Amino acid sequence: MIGVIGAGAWGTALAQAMASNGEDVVLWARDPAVADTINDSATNPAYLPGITLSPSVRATSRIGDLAAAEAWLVVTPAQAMGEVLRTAPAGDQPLILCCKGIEAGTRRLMSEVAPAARPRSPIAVLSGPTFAHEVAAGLPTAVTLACADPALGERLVQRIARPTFRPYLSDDVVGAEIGGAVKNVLAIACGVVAGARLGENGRASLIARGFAEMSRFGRARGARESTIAGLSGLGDLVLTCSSQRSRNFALGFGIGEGRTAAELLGDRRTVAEGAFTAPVLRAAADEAGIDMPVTAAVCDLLAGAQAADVIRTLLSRPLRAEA
Ligand SMILES: NC(=O)C1=CN([C@@H]2O[C@H](COP(=O)(O)OP(=O)(O)OC[C@H]3O[C@@H](n4cnc5c(N)ncnc54)[C@H](O)[C@@H]3O)[C@@H](O)[C@H]2O)C=CC1
Ligand SMILES: O=C(CO)COP(=O)(O)O
Repeated sequence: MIGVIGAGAWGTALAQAMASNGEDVVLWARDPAVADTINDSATNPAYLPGITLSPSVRATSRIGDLAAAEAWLVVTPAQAMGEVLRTAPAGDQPLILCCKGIEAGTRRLMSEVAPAARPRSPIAVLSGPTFAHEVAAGLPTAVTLACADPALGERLVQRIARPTFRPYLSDDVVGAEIGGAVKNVLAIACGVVAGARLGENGRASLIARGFAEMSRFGRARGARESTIAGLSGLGDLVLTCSSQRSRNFALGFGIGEGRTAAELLGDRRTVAEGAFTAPVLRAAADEAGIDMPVTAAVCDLLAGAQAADVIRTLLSRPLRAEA
């Protein structure tokens, strides 16, 4: 049995993917009403509408019910992960961390938050270009599964692979995490360009310059270039910077159209992780002397600056060498 912690879009989609071969899955929802709806109707209309869930997915709002699962996929919003893990039942199950973000305040990656909350559990990170509704629908998807322990990583890859869900093993945990966290911030920027009707050239340029930022930050934290250029970095960056399906891109799109971040975030039921990651990423980059102008621009927009002013500032920076 596999446990899934968090019954939002991604947790529900992963539960469905894991259950696609008849595997028993226990899916923890914070809200008892969400767990009841899943068990009563085999759907999660609040977070993953249009998908009928496998009968082997059982939802619960009692986190203690996860005790019997042999591994847990952790799929809460990044800012809530530490708090949720601290309430989970004792044990040493491996944790596969699927949330994408950096903890505000502490500036820790999820791979640093989880062991502090749950020291006996080994960890792995699952990240890549994975829109939840596509995974839930069984469309082909490849992800990075990063684990510092190669034997455990190999075991987990075998355990979670499904015919249309293909994990690639890596030992670069930090690299996998940085790609997933940073691309959410860059997707907001690309959404702004699209919302402000600034054209496809601008969006492609932002993806490339954003990738340069992701690479600089990754290098400073010890990530491998090949990880940043792989599924969890460039792969996810391209996905989320290209589609209104991305919540982060959609947030940026609204800002580009002239709405304020506060208004757009106030309306949200679902998480746009980039809004939480941007300020902490900027602070970490500033402290380390890493140039991240796109990230800084996203922070200014989230703080209420006018899109036109922020874009003008970005474009009027001194000309410089590309690499
Ligand atoms: N939706 C997607 O396509 C993908 C999402 N992710 C990542 O997975 C994580 C979860 O995202 P989604 O499932 O899409 O989010 P979502 O917005 O669909 O759902 C969030 C879930 O977290 C719960 N929640 C909110 N605050 C909480 C708290 N304080 N404690 C515990 N639970 C809380 C909500 O009740 C809801 O069930 C994020 O880090 C996201 O970046 C990663 C890959 C794909
Ligand atoms: O991480 C994702 C796809 O890989 C989902 O992106 P959004 O959170 O922007 O919807």
